[in-house]
Amino acid sequence: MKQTGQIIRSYGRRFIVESGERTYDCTSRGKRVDYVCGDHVDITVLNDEQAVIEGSHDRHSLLYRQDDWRTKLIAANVSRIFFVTATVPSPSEELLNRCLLAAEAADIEPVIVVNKSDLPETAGWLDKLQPYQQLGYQLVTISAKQGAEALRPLLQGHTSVLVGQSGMGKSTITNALLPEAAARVGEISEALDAGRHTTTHAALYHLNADSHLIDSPGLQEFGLSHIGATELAGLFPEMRDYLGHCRFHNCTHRQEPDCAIKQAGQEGRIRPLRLELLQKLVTQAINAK
Ligand SMILES: Nc1nc2c(ncn2[C@@H]2O[C@H](COP(=O)(O)OP(=O)(O)OP(=O)(O)O)[C@@H](O)[C@H]2O)c(=O)[nH]1
Ligand SMILES: [Zn+2]
Repeated sequence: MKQTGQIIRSYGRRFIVESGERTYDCTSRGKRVDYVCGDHVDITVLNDEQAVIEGSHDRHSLLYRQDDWRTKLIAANVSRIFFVTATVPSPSEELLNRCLLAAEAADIEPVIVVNKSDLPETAGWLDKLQPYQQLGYQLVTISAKQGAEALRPLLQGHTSVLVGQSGMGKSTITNALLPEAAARVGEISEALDAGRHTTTHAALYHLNADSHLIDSPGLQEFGLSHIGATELAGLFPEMRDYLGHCRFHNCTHRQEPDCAIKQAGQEGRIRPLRLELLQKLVTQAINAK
């Protein structure tokens, strides 16, 4: 029997697909495994518990990371990315920047979540993040241990994904937001993880009829090899006004004379940290060719 459904868990080559009131344990037809949580798929139902994924529907969006060796899909069909950060464990500002760039490239609105606001070190981290608010990115401060209600209005009407380093509190946020019925699903998947506390697979939960949340495994790196050298500068909101104003139309914003972006950097209109990241990524993208 053929049906459509949505992937709500992905465990490497195994997927849980929700179709109507039921969920099915699925493998994919052939060798194809490039499916991800959030994908809408066609399935052939084998019995009450099992089905085979035949193919996926066009995605509205796809968030993924890519290094020189492989592509890692994070979530499909999301309209918001919540980058979860906290002062413990030690946060990486570069990872935040890379995630913001990936969000811009995928045309998905990012929101920065500063979790663990109960920890005294949070004030210093918030100071460091202020420039990102000035760039126009939304920032919300919460203590998920006490609750995550401040996120609810931002989640309403969206399919959202939580990304961030391991231990920043993504799962704690998910549990704080879930209605009781959905939280029980979380317990089942925890049992599948054989008691491990860290999230090993992405999981989609329904907050209400119009709002859905994907919790994803913690990441330490965010490869951006999928973004071409010429596309990079346009992903930095503060650089967009200068595009097309360099002396050379194919300026890489590194060594060239009369570079409008470097000029803006010298005049303090672009932060050194962001300009250096652009230059590093452009160099990597050119060398990878
Ligand atoms: N102090 C404090 N600790 C928190 C808060 N939120 C979460 N934690 C703790 O941070 C640790 C990691 O939380 P998780 O929710 O498992 O983090 P995660 O981001 O899902 O981690 P991974 O699954 O490894 O990606 C746990 O010990 C939580 O209890 C908070 O608001 N304040
Ligand atoms: Zn330039």
